[in-house]
Amino acid sequence: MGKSMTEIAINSAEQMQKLGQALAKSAKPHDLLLLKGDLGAGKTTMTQGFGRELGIRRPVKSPTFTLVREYREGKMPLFHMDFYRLEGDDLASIDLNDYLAEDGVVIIEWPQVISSNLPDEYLSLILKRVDDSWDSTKRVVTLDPHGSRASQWAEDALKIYQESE
Ligand SMILES: Nc1ncnc2c1ncn2[C@@H]1O[C@H](COP(=O)(O)OP(=O)(O)OP(=O)(O)O)[C@@H](O)[C@H]1O
Repeated sequence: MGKSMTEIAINSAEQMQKLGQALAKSAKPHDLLLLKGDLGAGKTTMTQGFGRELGIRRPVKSPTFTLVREYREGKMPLFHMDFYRLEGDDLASIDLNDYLAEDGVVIIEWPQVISSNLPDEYLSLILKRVDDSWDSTKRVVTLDPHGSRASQWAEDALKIYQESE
């Protein structure tokens, strides 16, 4: 684990949403959040908390079949992407930089396919189940910031999350 990485224990879906809320509270325009983790780890659940905090009333759904869902009705735009089914051709059709240039936040689930095309600043989150039983609600989230803005974002979000507990 790198020096700037932080691990946080999450015990329920509600706590995962709270972490999403804390990340939204401390987010700034042009921030990029990458969510890594197996199926059912809680990536969409976290994004739902994030969207709710921005004031987005529509339920945030997984954009697996659309690649990008845009929510422009909140405090700032949210661009929610899911690259799970991404093929090479689709990748060319999405210009991440266009989205990052907008005054909003970009959240990407399954970002591994674009790992060689990432900007300098982004916050990566790794969500893991920590119990073998299929119905366990325990997760560990590792915050792995890249760049000084992302480090500040992670620090602010953790503080807000801890105060909310
Ligand atoms: N601690 C937890 N954090 C997040 N989700 C949890 C937790 N405990 C239970 N769950 C449940 O696990 C499921 C997680 O599904 P979710 O769609 O958020 O995962 P995902 O990582 O986005 O998966 P996928 O890659 O398939 O979209 C939800 O039904 C949620 O209620």
